[in-house]
Amino acid sequence: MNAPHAMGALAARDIIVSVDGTRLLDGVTCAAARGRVTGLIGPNGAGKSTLLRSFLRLQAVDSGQILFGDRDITTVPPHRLGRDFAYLAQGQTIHWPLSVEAVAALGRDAYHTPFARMDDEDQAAVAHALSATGLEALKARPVTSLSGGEKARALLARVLASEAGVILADEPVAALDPYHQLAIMELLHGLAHDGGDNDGGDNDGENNGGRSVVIVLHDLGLARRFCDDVILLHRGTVAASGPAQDIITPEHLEPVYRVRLDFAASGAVQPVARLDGTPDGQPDGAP
Ligand SMILES: Nc1ncnc2c1ncn2[C@@H]1O[C@H](COP(=O)(O)OP(=O)(O)OP(=O)(O)O)[C@@H](O)[C@H]1O
Repeated sequence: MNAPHAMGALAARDIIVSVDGTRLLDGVTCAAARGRVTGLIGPNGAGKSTLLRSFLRLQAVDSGQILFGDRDITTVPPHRLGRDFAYLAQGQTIHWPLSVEAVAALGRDAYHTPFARMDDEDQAAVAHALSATGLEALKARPVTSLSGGEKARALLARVLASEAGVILADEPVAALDPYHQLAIMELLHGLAHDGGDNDGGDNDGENNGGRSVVIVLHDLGLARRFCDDVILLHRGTVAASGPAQDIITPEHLEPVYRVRLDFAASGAVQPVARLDGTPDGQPDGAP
């Protein structure tokens, strides 16, 4: 396992997570720095969502430590976590016919007592989130009437409206068309690099002005293009971590994903053949 190249705003130290006797994370040490986009990559079942949920204290950790700045995350009061962390869960959905604007406004909940009216700052944050996700024209529509990609952007608007210093997004572009994939990745990249200090700054990590953005991605081309750092998970362990250009290479990725990859000059990374002896696109055992 590589040592984390930079301990930053958010870090895991040797964490072990087991559920019902199955070890999901087995001694994971990694970090996500402020002002950088950290891509969390790895095959299905590698433990990416489990790690994200561990960062958020949504997943119980058997041993090891999650650090937020220099504090053990278990010592950070829940109301601080609510403000400082924004989480976009994988495949999240909303079953109530709330308007798109109301969904974005949920991102402001951590700033208020229940049922309090939104103030000017809240309204501005919601308006900005709707504009950044291209949803202004749809803001009055019930989310239940939106397409899958529009719904995914509405959920992302909630995350943006929160103005949290740490954004953890689990496959935020999985349902999006190519235009919106690029738009959202550019937006998340911008939040990391120019995102400002919105978290009060009393207990966070390196204060270099941006947010910590951690994104679970299956598109290795997007990871190559938009991530500053990458954590490659494999079977609950860190197979490699470091600057994206050092990790998104055939040497690191092909054995873990079990595919031959084509690295195009455009930045695209495409699987071209499986490495288990079966030609790409043919069923197992085909001649
Ligand atoms: N409650 C549970 N009991 C047993 N195994 C579990 C439980 N929850 C998750 N797992 C297993 O833990 C492993 C890691 O799951 P996780 O969702 O973190 O993977 P992932 O890397 O996010 O995968 P994907 O890319 O498919 O979303 C998987 O094999 C999953 O089946």
